[in-house]
Amino acid sequence: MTESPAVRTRGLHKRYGRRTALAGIDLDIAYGEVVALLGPNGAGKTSTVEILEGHRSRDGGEVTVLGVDPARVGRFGRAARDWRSGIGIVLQEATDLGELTVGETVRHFARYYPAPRDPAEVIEVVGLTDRTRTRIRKLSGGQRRRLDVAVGLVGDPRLVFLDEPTTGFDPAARRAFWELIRTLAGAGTTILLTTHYLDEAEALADRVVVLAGGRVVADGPPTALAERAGHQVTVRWSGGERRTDDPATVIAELTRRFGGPIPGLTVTRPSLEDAYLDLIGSRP
Ligand SMILES: Nc1ncnc2c1ncn2[C@@H]1O[C@H](COP(=O)(O)OP(=O)(O)OP(=O)(O)O)[C@@H](O)[C@H]1O
Repeated sequence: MTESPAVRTRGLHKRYGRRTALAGIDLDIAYGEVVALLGPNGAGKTSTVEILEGHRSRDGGEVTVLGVDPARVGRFGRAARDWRSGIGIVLQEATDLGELTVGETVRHFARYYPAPRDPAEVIEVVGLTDRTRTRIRKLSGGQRRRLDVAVGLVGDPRLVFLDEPTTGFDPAARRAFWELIRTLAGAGTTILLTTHYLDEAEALADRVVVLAGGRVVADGPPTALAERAGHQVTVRWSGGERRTDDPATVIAELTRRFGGPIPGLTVTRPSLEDAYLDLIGSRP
């Protein structure tokens, strides 16, 4: 028998008063997949993720997460505890027990889980071993986010939700964080991340799901989505640019025009960002 997916929704609906926030979301996430949920402000990302986490009710449709309907699992009792222990939630700036140290914090959260990972090992995975005895209020923003991830991982979840994990990071911290996510993915953890950064989705995700206006407007590997922007490449040089299906001819023409090397020449394929802007632009 094949295992059901880690996440499955069919026709997921959510309304706030008269406003429809989710107008029928179908989403599958297989075990081991890393999926990025993208979309402009108000597209429905947070609503979707919070329904999957069991933190928000829905108005229609089917949902299973780790084989269980989050709306039926309840808050207390063994079934709820078992289900929750399979899920790691990494919220923005969630972990703020300022006077505790990194080690104390991770050990504190470990006690909530039936079969936690070794806190010291989790601290090592997120690269905070040399900060184990540091108080949280003395950590940098990037180190705090790593601690948030450690808290999300200490229960040894099969599925991790990451909400805009690198917002506010400097470029080096982002790269380091991406490496951490790749390590988790490499170990088989299923990950759903929301992000506003296209390069982040491209760097980390096996699949990108784009929401706009409460619907899925695209779902596929980043490269496949980028190709939807068309096959034209952009040839740029100092003083101009042209989109073309035939860059060789354009470059030959420019070489003749400049009588030699073309200043500032670049040739770029359509990016995920081009496709994304196309998708959300055409469906405001
Ligand atoms: N608690 C709420 N009460 C009323 N309306 C809400 C509530 N939460 C969300 N909405 C509305 O539902 C729609 C979807 O919001 P949601 O927060 O899910 O979008 P999002 O994609 O996460 O946006 P962002 O990128 O800004 O975080 C928006 O129109 C929003 O205004």
